Amino acid sequence: MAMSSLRQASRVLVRSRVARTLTRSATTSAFHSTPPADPTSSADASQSLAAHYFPTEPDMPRLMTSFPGPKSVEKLNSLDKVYDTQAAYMVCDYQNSVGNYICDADQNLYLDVYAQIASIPLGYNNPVLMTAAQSPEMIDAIVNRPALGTFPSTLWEQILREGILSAAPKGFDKVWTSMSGSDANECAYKAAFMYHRAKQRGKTSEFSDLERQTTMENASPGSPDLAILSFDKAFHGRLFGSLSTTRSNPIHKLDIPAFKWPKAPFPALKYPLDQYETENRAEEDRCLTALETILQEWESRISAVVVEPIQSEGGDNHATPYFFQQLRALTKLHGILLIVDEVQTGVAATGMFWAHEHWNLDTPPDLVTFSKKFQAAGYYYANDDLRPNLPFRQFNTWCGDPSKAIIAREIVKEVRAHDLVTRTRQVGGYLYEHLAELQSRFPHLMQNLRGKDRGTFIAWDATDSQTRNMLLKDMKGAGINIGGCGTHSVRMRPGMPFFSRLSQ
Ligand SMILES: O=C(O)CCC(=O)C(=O)O
Ligand SMILES: NCCCC(=O)O
Repeated sequence: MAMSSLRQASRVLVRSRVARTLTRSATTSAFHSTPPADPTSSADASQSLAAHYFPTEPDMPRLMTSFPGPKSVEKLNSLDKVYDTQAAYMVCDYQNSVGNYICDADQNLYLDVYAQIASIPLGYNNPVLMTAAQSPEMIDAIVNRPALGTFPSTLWEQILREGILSAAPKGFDKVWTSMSGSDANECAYKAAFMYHRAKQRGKTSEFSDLERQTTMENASPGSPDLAILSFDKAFHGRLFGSLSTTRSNPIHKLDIPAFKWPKAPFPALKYPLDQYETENRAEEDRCLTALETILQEWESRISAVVVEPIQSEGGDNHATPYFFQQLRALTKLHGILLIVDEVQTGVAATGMFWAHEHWNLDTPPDLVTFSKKFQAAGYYYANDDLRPNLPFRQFNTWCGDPSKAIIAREIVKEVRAHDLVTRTRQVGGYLYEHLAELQSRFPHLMQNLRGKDRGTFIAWDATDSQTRNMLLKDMKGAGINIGGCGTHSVRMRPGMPFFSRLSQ
C-alpha cells in the first residue's frame, strides 16, 4: 500500500472512531461523584472509585505538541548516548501521570490503554499503592532487602498469605517467588525437570557419582536430555531457558544458543469464535493430534508443556476451553506437567482473576506462573513433590522481592474491595461491542476482532504491519497510547481504573 493510503487508512480509524470509543469507555458514567467516607468498604465504593483514586484525572487526553514532542525527542537523543533507546517511543514524566493517563516530557497526557506492556494494574500514582510504598513495612523491605531463601523476615509468611496466596487459583496453596515473568517461567521449568528426574529415580533420592560428574560437563545423565514443549507463536520470556520456549518472533532469539525442544502448532482460529465453531473445532483437533504425535515421539523426555491462556506477544491468539481441556487430558495421559503462563493474562485482565478459570478444567494445571500486573513474580503449585528434595536447588540470592509482594497484597485487596474483576468484564463487553460496530463499518481496516467475553483483553488485526505501526503512531498523535502484538495486530491492555468508570 502506498504511504499516502496507509496514512489515510490509519487516520480514518484514529480520527473517526477508535480514539473516541476508547476515551468514552474511560469516561462513561457517573464517576466524578463524591467519594464515600470509606471508599474501600462502602457498597457504593465502585461508583466513586475513579473520584476516590484520581480526582484530578482529566476526561480527555491533553495534547500540547505533535507526537513525539520536541522535549521527548531531545531527551531521547541525549539518553541514547548512555542507554540504548532504539525501542523507546517517548520519554515519560511519571510524577505527572495520573490514573489512566500517562504524561510525556512535553506534558502531553495520553489515555494509556497499553499500561507499560500490560503491567500497571491500578493506574499511575494510585494513592493506595503510594500509601503502601511509604509504610514502615515497605521501607524495611526495601532498605533491608532480604535473601528470602536463607533469611526470610518475620513478616514474609503474612505478606504472602494476605497477598499473593490469597489470590491463588483454585487448587493451589503454595508459591515460589521470583524476579520477573521470564524468571518465573524458568523456575517453573526447573521445578518440572527436578520433579521428572525424582519420579524416574523412584525411592532413591541419592544422585549417582556419574550424575554428579556428568552435570559438571553439561552432559547426560547429570544434565539430562529433557524438554519443555511450547507452542508455535508462544512468548514465555527472554532469559536463556525461557527463550527456548518463546516462538513469537525471530528478533527475540537470533544469535542466542537454544535448547532443541519441541514445538507444537497452536490453533489458528477464525473470529468471531462463535461464528466458526465447526472450523475452529477441526483446527483445534488438528493441533491436538499433532501435539499427541510429538508427545509420543519424544517418549518420556518431555517434562512439561507450557501454554499461555491467550498468546499475547505472539498476536493475541485464542483457543477455546475445549482445546485446553483436551490439552490437560493429554498431559495427564502422558504423565507430563502442565504449566500455565499467566504472566500477561493474570490479575483480572480477561474478566476472571486468572484466565485459565475460563476453562473449567477437571483438575487444575500443575504450575501457574505470574508477573506483570501483579508486580510480584513467581509460580503457584500444590503438589509437594514439585518442591526439590534438597535446599539450594531452586534458589538464588533474592528469590523474589518482598517490596513487590507488599504491592501485590494491596492490589489483591483493591481488586476485591471494588470488584474489579466484574468491572473488567463490564467494560470489556462495552468496548468489544463498540469495536465490533467499527469493524463492520471499516472491514478493510479492522479484521479479526477478538476477546469477546475476555474482559478488556481485546485485539484486532490491521491490514498489514505497516498499517498497524502507522495506526499505533497516529493513535498516540490523537492522545491514545495503545500497543501492538504479533505481526500486524493491535492490542488493548488497560489498567483496572479504566474499568472503574463504567456504571453498574
Ligand atoms: O509484549 C509482550 O507481550 C511481552 C513483553 C515482554 O515481556 C517482552 O517483550 O520481553
Ligand atoms: N513485545 C515487546 C513490546 C513491544 C512494544 O510494545 O512495542
